[in-house]
Amino acid sequence: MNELPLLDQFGRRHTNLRISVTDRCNIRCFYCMPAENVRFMNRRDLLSFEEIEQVVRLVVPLGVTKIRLTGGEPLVRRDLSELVRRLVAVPGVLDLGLTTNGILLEEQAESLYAAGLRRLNVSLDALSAEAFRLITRRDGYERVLAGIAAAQKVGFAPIKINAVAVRGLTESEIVPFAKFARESGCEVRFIEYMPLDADAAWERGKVLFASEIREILAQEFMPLEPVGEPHPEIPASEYVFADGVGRIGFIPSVSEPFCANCNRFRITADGKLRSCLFSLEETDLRSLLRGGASDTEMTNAVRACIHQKWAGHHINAADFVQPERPMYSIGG
Ligand SMILES: Nc1nc2c(ncn2[C@@H]2O[C@H](COP(=O)(O)OP(=O)(O)OP(=O)(O)O)[C@@H](O)[C@H]2O)c(=O)[nH]1
Ligand SMILES: C[S@@+](CC[C@H](N)C(=O)[O-])C[C@H]1O[C@@H](n2cnc3c(N)ncnc32)[C@H](O)[C@@H]1O
Ligand code: SF4
Ligand code: SF4
Repeated sequence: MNELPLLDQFGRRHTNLRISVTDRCNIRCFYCMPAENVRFMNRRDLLSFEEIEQVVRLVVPLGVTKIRLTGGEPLVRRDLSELVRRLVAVPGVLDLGLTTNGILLEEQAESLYAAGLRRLNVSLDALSAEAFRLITRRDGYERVLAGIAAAQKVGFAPIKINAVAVRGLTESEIVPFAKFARESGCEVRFIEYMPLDADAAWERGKVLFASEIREILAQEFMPLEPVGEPHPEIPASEYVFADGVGRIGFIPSVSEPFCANCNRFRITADGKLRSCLFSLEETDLRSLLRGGASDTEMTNAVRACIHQKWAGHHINAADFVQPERPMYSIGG
């Protein structure tokens, strides 16, 4: 790092950039996308791979070391491996990860690995084809399982499974996921449902809290023990079953927000910088990139965006306003 770090007004240092590569997706999870009539971004509005690399080369000297590719579904973006190849080659990028729904993973695991990707998070909320269809409004459960198996075979490590937990819907998945974690060697992370759905149907009553899941596991399966020291900047708290087999994580975004230690910011597929998942304002980096702004001008815009970041989300407050962009359009 050869410049001042990216600090916000509360002194939080921003080292983790999440890049959305598309808003398109091949499934329709109810907590993220509308069921139909989705209006996707115009292709010419998407940042090109060259532009994404330019953004990464701009922020690495400001202390960014960790990058995650997301979407929409990142694997529907053509030649994603090419982007991976470009980004792992940027000096200073110490950690590149990808979050995917896994539908296209079986076909792409090998080329992604060959391009230099190692860390993979696969989203899967249920362990039966019927429940998968209910949540995603599409078929594809077997393809996700095949994708996870292919990724393991190729050598990806770690592979984490992201399961959004929804009250009244996914309680019955908790114990099967515990068994899956033990048998597959993948860490399963239960994520609290956040108000980022396109239908604005989120209610607090639909959030299945991390503490409740821990309790269900302890009573119906086996108690959990914390793993290692907590890392405040990592949202997931990690546990292992009492017999030492099977890792489980919890991402309690609603009940125990981790905003005080947030080190993340995002760029949408159409090049808008967002200091928080729940931001109501964005910085139009694409216009600067395409308008021929100097590096200094762009760096100043990034710094200004981060500086004004708020202390944390307001999900639990009366003044909460859901952002206009749903999760698929922000980049999860
Ligand atoms: N509140 C909040 N939740 C987030 C944020 N980033 C990710 N999440 C939630 O955490 C879940 C897991 O995120 P992933 O994309 O798998 O990545 P990660 O856990 O940040 O990645 P690693 O720590 O590198 O494994 C997402 O599905 C979101 O629900 C964030 O900035 N704020
Ligand atoms: C938006 S998706 C993008 C990447 C990819 N399509 C996938 O599903 O992994 C990233 C993550 O956000 C999570 N997510 C989406 N909507 C959410 C919500 N309303 N609350 C909590 N997590 C959500 C998904 O479960 C997924 O793990
Ligand atoms: S969570 Fe991921 S897979 Fe599901 S609809 Fe959103 S972008 Fe697609
Ligand atoms: S909600 Fe905003 S401030 Fe809180 S952890 Fe997520 S991105 Fe950071």
